[in-house]
This record gives sequence, C-alpha cells and structure tokens, in this order.
Amino acid sequence: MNFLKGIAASSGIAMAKAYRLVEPVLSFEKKVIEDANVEIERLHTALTTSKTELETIREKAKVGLGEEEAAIFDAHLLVLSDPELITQIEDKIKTEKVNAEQALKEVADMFVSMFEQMDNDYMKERAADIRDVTKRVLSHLLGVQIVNPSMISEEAIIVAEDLTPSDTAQLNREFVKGFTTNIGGRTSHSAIMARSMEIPAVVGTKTATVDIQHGDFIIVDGLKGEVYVNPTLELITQYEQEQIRFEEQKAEWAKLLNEKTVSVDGHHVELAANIGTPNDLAGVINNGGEGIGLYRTEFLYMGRNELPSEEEQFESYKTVLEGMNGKPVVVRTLDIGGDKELPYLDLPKEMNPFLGFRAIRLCLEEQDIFRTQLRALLRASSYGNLKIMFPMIANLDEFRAAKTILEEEKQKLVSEGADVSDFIELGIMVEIPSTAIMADQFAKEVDFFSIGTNDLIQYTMAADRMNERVSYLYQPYSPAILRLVKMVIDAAHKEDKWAGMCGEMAGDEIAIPLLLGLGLDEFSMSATSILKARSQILRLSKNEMEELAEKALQMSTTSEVVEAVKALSDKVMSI
Ligand SMILES: C=C(OP(=O)(O)O)C(=O)O
Ligand SMILES: [Mg+2]
Repeated sequence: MNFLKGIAASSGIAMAKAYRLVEPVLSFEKKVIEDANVEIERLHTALTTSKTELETIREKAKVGLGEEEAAIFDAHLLVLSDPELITQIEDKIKTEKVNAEQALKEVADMFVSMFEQMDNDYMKERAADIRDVTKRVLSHLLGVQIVNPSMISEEAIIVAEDLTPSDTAQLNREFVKGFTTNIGGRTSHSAIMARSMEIPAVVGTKTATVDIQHGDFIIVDGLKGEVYVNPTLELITQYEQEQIRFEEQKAEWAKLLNEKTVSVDGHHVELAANIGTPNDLAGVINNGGEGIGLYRTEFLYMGRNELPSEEEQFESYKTVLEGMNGKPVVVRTLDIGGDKELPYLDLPKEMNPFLGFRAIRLCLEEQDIFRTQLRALLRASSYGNLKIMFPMIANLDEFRAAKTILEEEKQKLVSEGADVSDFIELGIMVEIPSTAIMADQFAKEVDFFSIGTNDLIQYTMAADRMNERVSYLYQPYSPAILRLVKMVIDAAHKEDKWAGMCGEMAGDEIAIPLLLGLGLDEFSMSATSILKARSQILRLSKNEMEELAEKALQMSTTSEVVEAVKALSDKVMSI
C-alpha cells in the first residue's frame, strides 16, 4: 500500500480504480518509405478511426452537456473530411516518399500557421480545430491512446497532473467518483468546481501521476487530504464505515434546509451559493441557498470555440434569475485570465497571468465583449433580483469606467424600448489589497462589496493560490487577512452598504466564527457547504464572536488565531 498526502479540496470519500489522465507522447521520426499506397492506407484507417471516435464523443457530449457544447466536435469532424487537407497529405506521401505521420504534420502545420496569421477570429479558431484533430489522427497512426474525461464509462477516480476548469466541467458525475492531482490548491478553480459537483478531491499531492498506475485501486479521502493506493482490506472496511458516517452527518444537516441562518443571540446572516452555470441551480435550491452570491459567468465563455452571443447569455441569466424566484443573484461580469483561459481570444502569453491583462482590465479594453454581456444582463434584469458585480477592481477609475459603460448600455436599451429594472445594485469584488485599503472611498460609490479572498490572500501574501509549495503562506486566518476583511466590512457599514464574501474562506469552518464576529452580512460558498455552515452558525453567539474577532485582530500569527477558534469548544465546530 502506498500513501500520498495532499490538500483536501472537496470533501467526501471515493473508492474506485484509478484512471490516469496524462498527455500522450506523440513523437515520431521522419522516414523514407517504399510503398506510398501502404502509407496512404494507414492514413485513411487513422482518419476513419478518428471519425468514429469523434462521433462517439460528440454523442456523449450532447447527452451530458447539451447540443451547444457538442457542436464543437462538428468543427473537428469537418476538418477530418476536408478534401483539400487530405489530398495535400496524400500528395506529399506520394511525391516526397515520407511516412504518413510526417506528411500529416507538415501539411497540418502549414494550414495552422496560414489560419493563425489571418486577421479574422473565425479563421483563427479553425487553426485550433486543425491542431486538435491532427493530434487525434497522429495518435491513431502511432497507436497511442488519447484520453478524454468525458469518455469515462465505468466508475473511476481520475489521476492527473492538473485538471483545467473545462476538463472538470466535462466530468461525468455518474462514473467519476473522485480525483487527485499533482498540483493545485484549495482555491484553484478545478477544486472549487469539484466541491460544487460534490466530487471528493485531493489536489497538490506532487506525485500522484508517478505513484499511481492506471487501474490501481485507490481511496481518495477529501476530508483529510489523503490518498491510499492499493489499500488493505482492513482499510477499505474502515473507509466504508467512514462513508456511512459522512452520509449520516449530511442527513442531519439536511434538516436545516428551510431554516433561517440566525445566531443564538438573534443575528441573521445570509448564506448564498457560488455557481458557474445555470445547471448548478438545483444544487443551490437543494442545499437551502438564500441567494446566489457569485455567478462566475466566465464558464459560459469556456469549453467552446467562440464568444457566446448576447441572446445566449440573456437566456442563461434569465434562467438563473427566474430559478431563484426573487432571491438575490449577484452576477459577476467576465473574469477571464489566471487559470481560466479562453484560447479563441488568442491573447499573447504573459509572464504573470495572475497579474496581467485579465478580468475588468480586458473588459474595459475589449469593450465589444463587455457591452454584449452587460446588455444581456440588463435585459435579463426584469426577471428577478439582479445585482451586478465587477471583478478584479484595483482602483476607483476602473469602477467608474465600468459603471459608465453599464449606464450607456442601459440608456440605449431603454430608448430601444427594452424592459430594464431600476433596482439593480452595482458592486465590486474586493480581491486586490489596494481596493481593501481604499474601501472607505469605494463605499461611497458602490452598493455592496463581495470579498474575494481566493485572490485577496494570494495577492496579499504574494503566494500563488495554485501552488502547493507555497500553500503554507496561503492562510485565510492570517491576522493580515483578517485586518483587511475588517477594513472592508467596516467601510461598507459606515456608508450603510452591505459586505459579503464569495471567496472559499466564507464556507470555511474555522473562518466562519471570525467572519460572524467581524460583522460579515453575506457568506457565499459552494452550495454543498451551506447546510454545514448553517448548522455551525446556529450554535454561535454573535457577541462572543465579536470578542473572539477583536482578539484575533491583535494576534501575531496564524496559528494563534486557529488555536483561539478551536478553543471555542467542540460545540461550535462541526467536526
Ligand atoms: C471568488 C473569487 O473569485 P475567483 O475564485 O473566481 O477568482 C476570489 O478571488 O475570491
Ligand atoms: Mg478572484
């Protein structure tokens, strides 16, 4: 039995065979061939196998993700049967007497660079399609298997170097019981998505792909951040008991579904959910969410080849607003960048993507993208209680510029006769230290704050949220972070505004007593954490937590703070 320690990213216990999701090696040598016909036949066999495979993937994507996501594969199927591409590969094999792999690569590279140089987004997307399809055909020529998470059709635990947010979105919950990765932290987006999909996960193990072989039986303990490879029967039985206990605990929490979240001394706070797509709505309702505190709209833009249209966005926003039936829905405008990439935007690679051209910075420059989203939001506003929030605001000029654009679009829509609500609150994410420090000034102009601690911690501590090697610095309970949070909440309250938090800290059981004491009004978290948080807050006294927070703000280290919270007694800690 082998044991790996990582970061507990999504709670629960999974036991199944390992499914390794590793990039295949597609290297080959250029060869001079004797018989061109043999090579051409190999090429056609690889093309046919790729076609059958893509059709199956397309079908699965259609069932699991919907027609729109599946349409991406139509573009790939088109490339596969493009006569111009195929004839040129055949000609190369015949005239230059090279192997099919070499001919395929040279012709594909030529098309890719031709399309990439065109000043046309549609053509640039075709370059990405050709690259993808070439990889698939090449894998069949070489007899190497390309793995695709959406193709998993038996119970498995994924083992990977890392999972991108779009890989995670494609996971089929029926078969994927859990995952473990080499890199990543609790607030990397794949971890956040795992929590909302209720898939147990341990990230940042450093060596999962080395220590775990395809088909090994593994246990992923997402509560403790541990992974066992080929465990003993005794351990399996122990974990089966553990699974039962976890389910019983969840059943207890479920009794609080329709309760208000009120402390023992009568202070009410709002427990809201973070979502990525309208598909997450059911989870919010089934977990007793009192609103949506963060709708990460960037997922609408991901896993596809082009920007979503205004109409498409309008439909998604309307679905969420109607689904929440008048409860608050905070929609965050496009926050692309960092670990959330959009290949079709074709932005230059940056040295420090988390500090680069992203989120509101990109939206203020690429205004077509921004205005389309704002129009869709404004049109949807009459279907519910919409609040709009801008991400990554670093100074007041950015907020004012974004607000002006929103107002311009609103005027246009109103003059076109559209129905736009007059009660849309406008707020910002506080996730950059400069904004927390200047919160008193912002509070005069915004309607609310939502503290994005996932980024606020990484920017304050200069510790990458995705890097497990610096995770010791990435501490939500650090007095430095608590002081910033206090500044933001106090600044909001001074201007009669509300302050929420949508970073993962809001659902963390050690942070919750402190945040209640600091006066946070709204806690927004993975839907699956809501009932547990409610059960905890129902046992806390706001007055006592104020005293605790006061003391914590004067402490000098994170561990002192953690000890003080834990000393509150088992009564207020869930586990
Ligand atoms: C909620 C946040 O945004 P994201 O995790 O999407 O960066 C945050 O930074 O805390
Ligand atoms: Mg953020």
